[in-house]
Amino acid sequence: MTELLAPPLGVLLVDDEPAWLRSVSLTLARAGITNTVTCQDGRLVMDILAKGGIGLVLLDLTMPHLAGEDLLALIGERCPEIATIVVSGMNQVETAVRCMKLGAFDYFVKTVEEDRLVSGVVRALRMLELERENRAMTDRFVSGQLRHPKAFASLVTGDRTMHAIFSYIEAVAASPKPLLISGESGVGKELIARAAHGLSGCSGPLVSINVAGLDDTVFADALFGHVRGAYTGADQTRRGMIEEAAHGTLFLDEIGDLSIPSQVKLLRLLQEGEYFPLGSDRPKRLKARIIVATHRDLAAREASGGFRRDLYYRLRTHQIHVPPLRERMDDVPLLVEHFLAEAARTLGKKKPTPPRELFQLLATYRFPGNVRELKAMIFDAVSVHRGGVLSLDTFIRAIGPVSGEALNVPPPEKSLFAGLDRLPTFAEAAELLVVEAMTRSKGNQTIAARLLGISQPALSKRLKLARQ
Ligand SMILES: Nc1ncnc2c1ncn2[C@@H]1O[C@H](COP(=O)(O)OP(=O)(O)OP(=O)(O)O)[C@@H](O)[C@H]1O
Repeated sequence: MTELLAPPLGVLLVDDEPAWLRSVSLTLARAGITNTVTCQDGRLVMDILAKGGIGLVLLDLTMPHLAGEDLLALIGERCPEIATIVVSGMNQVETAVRCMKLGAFDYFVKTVEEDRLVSGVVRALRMLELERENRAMTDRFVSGQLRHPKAFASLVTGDRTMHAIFSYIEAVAASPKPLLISGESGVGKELIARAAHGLSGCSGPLVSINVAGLDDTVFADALFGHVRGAYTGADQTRRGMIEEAAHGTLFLDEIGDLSIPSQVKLLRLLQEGEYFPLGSDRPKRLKARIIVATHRDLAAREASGGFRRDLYYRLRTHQIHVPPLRERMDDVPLLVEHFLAEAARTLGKKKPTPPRELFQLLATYRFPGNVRELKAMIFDAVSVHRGGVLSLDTFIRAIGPVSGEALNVPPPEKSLFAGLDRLPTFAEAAELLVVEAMTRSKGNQTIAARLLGISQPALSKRLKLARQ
């Protein structure tokens, strides 16, 4: 399958022989490369290139007015981002070497087979596509600015890693290749897939399917559709999701849970760009961009044989990993404000004021369910809220009994007692723990008590005793 660039770069064919121009245009068009422009006069080439849109020039060497080699040098000097393939009537090694030294991307003699010329053109276009993508990404990273911040409006974050992800998505949004989004459950992978779809410039819809637990037949039926009579009970023709997503995006969620037989089908679809609806022998073309997401470590699944290597490498052409919420805790206050407003709007209530202790409490939590868990906590708290300052109780209940695992406190690098000359007594250790918990909770007894795994009255009693 010839994968075209989106939007495709133009190819300029330069030769004084109209018959050659016609024949090469047709050959390229048959291979799906239709964005060609022809020129019979070498003197006009630089003006055409100055107008933009051309990525590749196919240049004849022997032309009147301006020699091909001079033109090749001129293109290299003034338009270094444009690739030139020389197509010459002369089969001379010295000429080929001279042209390559002048910067030609490739050199063909005119008698070359059509297939080889087409592969040369496709190779050059792919290289240009990669360069263009790389340049766009570098520009975006260097400037640190998003060109389309509105596309990410539903994602609330002030985190640098998240902003780098947004830049990357902008850079690869128009690519026809798959995008793999990984990250724990609830980090916002689906929102990111929607943003990527919004930026792709595709006119079609985003069609989502969760493929976890689908047996192979159901997967094939859902994606490829079927014709009437394909199997018992198939009394209507059904369009598959690939067709529904035509000119848009097909989003396959939980791809790490796809069965091996379904992985084979997906791989074939990506390799061939075609599929057969169940019961049909007429192939249909894949016209949708594929985005996949998983909360699993796909590299580890591939290494353990649970995921096909060839499919994994195809899917991860573009890839991003969304960090868990506990690695971007500065986002918590922003998200709390956002969800408080959203919950109040949805529930028809006045937006409650969060107590100061709420942020201290949340800062001690690891959020195994990530943003989804925080959102649910806030919606629950706002639902039971009766006015004034929001109560901490629903949050304390949601977080549940704390264990060392759930607390968002960095583990000690070495032994706790490494710096001490002697081991403290129980009473001394208890006192040290109380002081440490009060420091970490910034003096809040409710949170300190949770950190210590005791009740707040028990802590209060210890503090009183310590003061005596
Ligand atoms: N940065 C964010 N800003 C606002 N809302 C967010 C953000 N991240 C996630 N959410 C919300 O959290 C919930 C979970 O997000 P989403 O479904 O995109 O996560 P996911 O990573 O795809 O989860 P899963 O792996 O379980 O499918 C959604 O309600 C989403 O709107």
